Amino acid sequence: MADSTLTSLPPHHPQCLGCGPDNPAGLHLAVSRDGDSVVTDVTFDKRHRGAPGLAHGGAISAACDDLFGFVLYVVEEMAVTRRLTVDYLAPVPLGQPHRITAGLQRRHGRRLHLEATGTGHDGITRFTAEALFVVVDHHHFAPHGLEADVQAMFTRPQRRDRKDR
Ligand SMILES: CCCCCCCCCCCCCC(=O)SCCNC(=O)CCNC(=O)[C@H](O)C(C)(C)COP(=O)(O)OP(=O)(O)OC[C@H]1O[C@@H](n2cnc3c(N)ncnc32)[C@H](O)[C@@H]1OP(=O)(O)O
Repeated sequence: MADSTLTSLPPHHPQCLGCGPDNPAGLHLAVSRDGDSVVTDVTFDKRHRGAPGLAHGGAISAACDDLFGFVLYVVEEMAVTRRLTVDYLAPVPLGQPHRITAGLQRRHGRRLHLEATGTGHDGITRFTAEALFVVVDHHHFAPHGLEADVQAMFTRPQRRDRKDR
């Protein structure tokens, strides 16, 4: 991603399915902040195949869900997906970069309503997504993960240059 106005954001954690650099089965999303929006350029490959030559809908959904998880750096609160809806507007070919942009559409109490759009470098929007995230605190994660990993998610900087990782 070459855009000079973008600020790189750190992955949720190294093994995250969407953005973790150490997850061999992951999408390895590199995400940046652009004002109140977050963006990633994803290129689905043969590991994400659905129909021949095309990305699996679940992989597309995972990319959107994880990118929504980066809007939390903008909101500066922890939240989890309660509902996720994807509109698959056109087949997504493997090997072609698509830029997904996501942001907060509105907030009511603990409910965050989020929206995303996925557009190929050819200018064709091939999918959009909407999600309801619900704000939670660290007690949501504490019974399931290592205490240190959970704490790290809550204490890491909201912004960080990729070169600092
Ligand atoms: C700080 C920055 C950190 C960045 C790092 C991020 C790391 C994260 C990684 C991200 C990775 C990617 C992301 C992932 O993969 S997240 C992983 C996948 N998601 C989950 O595992 C979540 C599982 N679900 C739950 O744990 C609970 O259901 C939650 C916690 C979500 C809510 O259970 P809880 O018992 O607490 O709350 P509630 O049921 O009383 O409801 C709460 C509010 O929501 C309203 N409501 C409920 N349903 C609906 C509905 N259908 N339409 C409209 N509204 C609805 C409801 O009226 C209420 O509103 P209000 O009365 O309060 O106004």
